[in-house]
Amino acid sequence: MTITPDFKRNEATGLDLGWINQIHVNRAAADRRAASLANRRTVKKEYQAAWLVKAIQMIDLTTLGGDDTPGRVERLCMKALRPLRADLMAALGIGELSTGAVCVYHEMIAPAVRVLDGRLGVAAVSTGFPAGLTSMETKLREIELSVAAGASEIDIVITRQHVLTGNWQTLYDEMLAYRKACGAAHVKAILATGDLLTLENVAKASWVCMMAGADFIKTSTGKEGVNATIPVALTMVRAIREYHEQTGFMVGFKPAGGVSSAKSALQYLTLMKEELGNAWLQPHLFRIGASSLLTDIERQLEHYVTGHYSANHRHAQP
Ligand SMILES: O=C[C@H](O)COP(=O)(O)O
Repeated sequence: MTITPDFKRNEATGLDLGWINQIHVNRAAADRRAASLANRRTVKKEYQAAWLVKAIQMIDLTTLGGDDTPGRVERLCMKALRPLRADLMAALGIGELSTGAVCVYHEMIAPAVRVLDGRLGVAAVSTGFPAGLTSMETKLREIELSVAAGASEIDIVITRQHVLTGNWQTLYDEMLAYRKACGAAHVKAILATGDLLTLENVAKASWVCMMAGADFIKTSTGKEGVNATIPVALTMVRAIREYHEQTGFMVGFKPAGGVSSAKSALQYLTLMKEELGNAWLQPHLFRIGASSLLTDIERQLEHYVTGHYSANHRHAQP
């Protein structure tokens, strides 16, 4: 990932159990705030195209299927490098554009690295994704192998039982070990929030992962019953804001799973801007993990440029 020169990567700041134990989330207030975002026009029409182009730059263009092939991943990478058709780029006056990164399974790192050739980062899901229930030894080795294969970002999954049983020390130790195994590669901690039962657990897991050095906290694998939602995102970005106020470190946020419409992408952008400010509207601090979002954004931009919609099949799917 491209990092601004003065960007200081998050470091482990130590587990503060006193802080974790006093965390409380007002569910009703979070729901009200989420509804206010959903019910209003997020961006005025004239800025929408610019915001949609910005959203493209934040996408971790993802394929995580058991039927992935090198050919599909190569097409995905070509799309990540040229996410918009040339005529739309010209009409919008855009010179260069790419997504934030691509996101694949370990076995697909090599074809992705081959196509991207250093022009864009490869994120690999890891640590027994999506359930995270392989041995710790296996999980650490998986990270090392993915980094060696050329992944510059590692999306780990936390062990949900540590949250569900309130075992914060073990979650902290696990995250710390993952961060260490990643070395220079940046680590995104997938909380799998749909498995965590309460927003309080989401907030506590966010804090523990940040205290253990996570570069990003990410909502979901895309494989849980419930994936990214606005109340969960609000809870996580507020934890990021407070962590920044306390430590000075800027941790990134990645909603993932089920974010497939331009409208929902705009809601996440608005949430980031309003809760964290413009500094977070950059690919090194905000990503959207999505497999089909780009298709809808391209459709909306075509409508903006031409005044009409084309069928989905006209927009290349990776
Ligand atoms: O991390 C990314 C997700 O797995 C993508 O989920 P999606 O296929 O619902 O967009």
